[in-house]
This record gives sequence, C-alpha cells and structure tokens, in this order.
Amino acid sequence: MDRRDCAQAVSDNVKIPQQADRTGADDRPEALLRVEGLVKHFPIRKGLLRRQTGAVQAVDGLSFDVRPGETLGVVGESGCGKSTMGRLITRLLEPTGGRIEFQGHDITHLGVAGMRPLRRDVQMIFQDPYSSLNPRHTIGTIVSAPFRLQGIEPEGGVKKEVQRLLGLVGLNPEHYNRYPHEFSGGQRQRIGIARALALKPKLVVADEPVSALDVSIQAQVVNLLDDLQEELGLTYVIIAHDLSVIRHVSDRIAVMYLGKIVELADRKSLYESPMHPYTKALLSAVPVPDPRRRGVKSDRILLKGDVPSPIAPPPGCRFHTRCWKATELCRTQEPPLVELRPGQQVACHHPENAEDAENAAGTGGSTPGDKLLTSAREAVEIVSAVPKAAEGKDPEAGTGTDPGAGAATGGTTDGTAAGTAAGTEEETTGGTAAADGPEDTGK
Ligand SMILES: Nc1ncnc2c1ncn2[C@@H]1O[C@H](COP(=O)(O)OP(=O)(O)OP(=O)(O)O)[C@@H](O)[C@H]1O
Repeated sequence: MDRRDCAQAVSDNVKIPQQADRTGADDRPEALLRVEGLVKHFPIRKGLLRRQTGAVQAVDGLSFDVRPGETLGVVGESGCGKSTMGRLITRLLEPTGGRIEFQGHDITHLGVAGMRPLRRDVQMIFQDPYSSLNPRHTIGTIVSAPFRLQGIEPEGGVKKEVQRLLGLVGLNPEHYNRYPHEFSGGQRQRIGIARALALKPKLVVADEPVSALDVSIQAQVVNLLDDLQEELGLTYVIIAHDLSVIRHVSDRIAVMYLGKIVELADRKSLYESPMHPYTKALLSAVPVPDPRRRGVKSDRILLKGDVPSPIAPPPGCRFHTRCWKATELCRTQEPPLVELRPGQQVACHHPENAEDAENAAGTGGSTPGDKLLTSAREAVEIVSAVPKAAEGKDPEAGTGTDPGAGAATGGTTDGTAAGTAAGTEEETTGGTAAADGPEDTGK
C-alpha cells in the first residue's frame, strides 16, 4: 500500500480493523503497534548555506511490538532517544527511516490530515505538567480541546463529558472553570491524563509522566495510570529514565542506549536476570523493595565516563566504551538484538546470566583470541551498598560511602548527551505539540 492509499484507508477509518489482519507465523498476540528499523537523525547544519555537516543519531534502528492491553516500559539515560522514539510512534516527528504500523496499517509517513483520524486512537502524555497546559485556558477548555479538534460532540454534551473525565482521574469535576496555576503538579498531570483520555484512545504514550513530580506524588500518578488501564483497556508505552518508576506497571521493558534497544524482555526476566551489562548497571541502582531481601548485600555498578555523543556514536557495540566486559569484538562488530532466552532479546556479545553464551545465536560468545579492552578494566566502579541490617557485621563491606552512589550512571552523564545537540537544527514537526495535533500546542 503506498502512502496515498494508506492515508485514504486511514481517513476512511471504518476500514481499519480492530486487530491487524495479518496472521503471524508465531503464537504471539497480534501487535497493536509494530515498529521496524525506526530511525531518526536530526540534521546538523552549518554555515551561511546551512549545509548539512552531520546528524544527531537520536534513534537508530528500533524494532519492537506493543501488544494490545500491555504496558511497554522504555528506559535509558538522558539523551538515549526515548522521547524521540515516543514522538515518532505518535507521529509528532517524521521518521528518517523504518516503518511504523498501527493496527496493521502503515502510518510511517502519514501527514497531519492523514493522521487526524488516528489521533483518537494514539495519544501522548507529556513529562512536564507545568508547560504542557496552556496557562490562559481553563481546565474545561484544555480537557475538551480534543473534542473541538476532532469535531466530536460527546453524548450528554462536552461539559458533562469533561466533568466525567475529571472525576475519572481523581479531580473535582466542579473545578471545570479553574486555571492550571490553581493546581499542584500531580493534579496538573491528572489534567494532562484526562485530556489524553478524552477520545478513548487505544494507545497512550506517556513520556516520563512522573519525573517532574515530587516523589510522594509519583506513586499516585503511576497507580492512577495503572487503574485507568484496567478500567479502560488501554495500551501503554511508558518512558522513564529510572527502572524503579516503571517496575510495577510494565509487562515488558525495553532498555535503550544511544538510540538503540540493548535489551527487551518481560518484567520478571529483566529484573531477576538481566542479560545486558547496561541493564545490570541500571538495575543495580534500583532500591530493593522486598523487605525479605533488604538484608542482602548488593553491589552498585557505577558506570564511569560520559554517554558518548549521538553525533558520532562508538563503532561496534555502542556501549563498549563504558562496559566492563568489552572486548575487541565489541569494538568492531555491532551485536544484533537476538532472543537469547524465550521472551528476552539482548544485543550483547558477552551477555550476563547466559548459561550458554558461547553458543548464543548471533552473538560472538567468547571468540578465540578476543581480548578484553584496556578501557574495560576501568569502565566501572563497584560500590558495595551495605544494608542497614548488615552494618557492622561484614568487615569487607562498607567501601561505598559515596552518597551519590544511588545513580548507576555516575552523575557525570546527566544532560551531557542532551548538550550534544547544541548547534543542531530543531525540527519543526511539533517539538511541543500535544498529540491532539498541531492546533493544540498545549501551551
Ligand atoms: N529537535 C532536535 N534537534 C536536534 N537534536 C535533537 C532534537 N531532539 C532531540 N535531539 C537530540 O537527540 C538525542 C536524543 O534526545 P531525546 O530527547 O530523545 O533523549 P531522551 O532519552 O528522551 O532524553 P531525556 O530523558 O533527557 O529527554 C539527544 O542528543 C538530543 O539532544
């Protein structure tokens, strides 16, 4: 189907089946969203003639499915391309390459008009509840915007429906005429959620929905999303930079590093037996919630050094410059994302927790003569986290007095990657546009 045919099919809307009509060769449930080889490179232009001199490789070949009713968590450090991925799959950004299918239909290059009918089904919740709501609009106007944009008159009228939505997200329906500044951060995020749910979407992409909120409020908003999913049968892609935020709500988790997925697995496998060293490092910073395991001594892996620039990512495995297992093979050959255990895909030549890593299909395993890189010896610092209960009992423990040790990624990395885009060209396709479409900038 070419682009025009697809746009036609989408605008006819009625022709879109509830489920994709392809019959998968495997037994996996049919995907609501299917992404194949998704690429987004932001051009870097310089000089009077604005010649392209390079590109920020924000997203570089992502492939994954999102199944109906599930929550896919996406995690990774700042600058690894999570938000870009979110904006690509909601079609707020135009992909450089790859393919995005929603309910079996290719939506990769649909324009604003072609996407309009799909806006009902695909919505986005933004990170910052302070800037994503227009301060001059009342809550009623904000939450009812999707109805106006889509030309929909809900049963019982707009006001009644907006008040129902406010009640649904735990806000007082009587606050219909209030302004965003009259609400707390958590309440504003609830308003953003009500707006995203107005058109009864099938897929909601939440970009760091709680990271701008106080820790005490974060759990409330995450629980609200969870409850709404059950009540409304929603499918989520939840983006976070921290594995602890999405721990309880994700069915599967994709770990991203420098524009690529390095591990994609179901929650249990990922948390109990991570296979990519990067996942292991991220996980080592997650507090242990199980009181029975609190006494267990757990080492934290502090990755040294900065995330490399996405303008010139390292060759081979992109993580090799910060990996303690990196060998010559990792420096020269990019590991493919392959299923090493049922439901667990990993892109690593030397995976963790692999019973038979040598024979792992598609990975190098331990190739004869493959030497550990010198950089690998200094790549990490292991900090022994001494649980309170064990304090004073283990003379070996307690080397880790660094109060910042909670961050697996050191603290030198935050913002570094984001900074690399300086001097690059902003794309115009909806940097801050709400998923309702360009008419509603959410400002
Ligand atoms: N419009 C743009 N123009 C140029 N570069 C961009 C643009 N948007 C993002 N980038 C760059 O692409 C890379 C990935 O950014 P992105 O925001 O997707 O990462 P992220 O993982 O969501 O990080 P954060 O958690 O900090 O938002 C970064 O290096 C960023 O600077």
